[in-house]
Formats: sequence, C-alpha cells, structure tokens
Amino acid sequence: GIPNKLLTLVFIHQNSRILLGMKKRGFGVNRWNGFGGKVQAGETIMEAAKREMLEESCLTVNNLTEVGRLDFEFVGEEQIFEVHVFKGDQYEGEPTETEEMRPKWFSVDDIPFKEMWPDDILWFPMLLKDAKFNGYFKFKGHNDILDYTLTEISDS
Ligand SMILES: CNc1cc(N2CCOCC2)nc(N)n1
Repeated sequence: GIPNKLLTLVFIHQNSRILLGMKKRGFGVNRWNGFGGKVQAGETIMEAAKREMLEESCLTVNNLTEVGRLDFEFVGEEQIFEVHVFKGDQYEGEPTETEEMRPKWFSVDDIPFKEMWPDDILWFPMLLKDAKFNGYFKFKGHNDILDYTLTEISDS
C-alpha cells in the first residue's frame, strides 16, 4: 500500500499539569490537543516534534521521549496517519499563542476530553502514567470510532 503519513504529537507533563493547545485552524480545529504536525523530508521524527513544538507554542522542549504510536484510519481515505507521541517535562520559553495554537495548562484531573479527539480519553491514562502504548483507531469522519485496538507496553 501507500506509505503512512508521519505526524508528531507532543505533550509537556509536569507533575499534576499538562500543556494542551486549542487548534485554531486546519485539521482538528477547535479541539484541545498536543502540539505537532508533519515530518518533513530530511528530518527525524524527533527533530520534527521539537520543530513543531517551537513553531506552535514558542517552547523549546529539551527532554522529549517517545511514549506511544497511534495509527489512524479514516474510512474512505487510503493513507493511514502514523502519529508518534512524545512527552517531556523540561522546556525553555513561555507558552505563547500562535496562528496555529492557543496553549493552556490543565490539571491532569481535569482534562477537557469533550473538546478533544474522541480517542484521547482512551489513551491519555497511559500517557499520564508514563506507559508506552500502541493504538490503531478506525474513524468514520472526525467523531465516530468504528473500531480500535490499544495496547500498553510495559518495559518491565
Ligand atoms: C484522529 N484522532 C486524533 C488525531 C490526532 N492528530 C494529531 C496529530 O496530527 C494528526 C491528527 N490527535 C489526536 N489526539 N487524535
């Protein structure tokens, strides 16, 4: 088949707070999410994650680690979105609104799932407890999950 579309998704998680961004335009508009986007030719997925974070939030994140991978199929579209999820807790700069994103800190006990992609409530617990995870979600449109698989990968 055709190659997957490589994408990144970056979260800053410090103790009991997590930084999310309200997407102001484009794919996933009007939903809170992590920061990220496309991987360009000639850059690694990690380099893309850091670049997109800086472009979308004006933050330089120093200690990103990859914590998961989520594949999204949208019924009727050939290309699978392969999203590499990263987390870090050390950054430089101040969260700043850009054309793409409006950043905001949320308590991990008060994540706005009703204003997020419907898959997030399923894998966020794994993200927050530092488990590594792999997921596959089959979407119909942007709101309905037809089926999914989600696996936690415990190193130990
Ligand atoms: C379909 N469910 C999605 C998609 C998504 N994306 C973020 C990276 O760019 C591609 C879309 N992010 C979340 N949380 N859920």
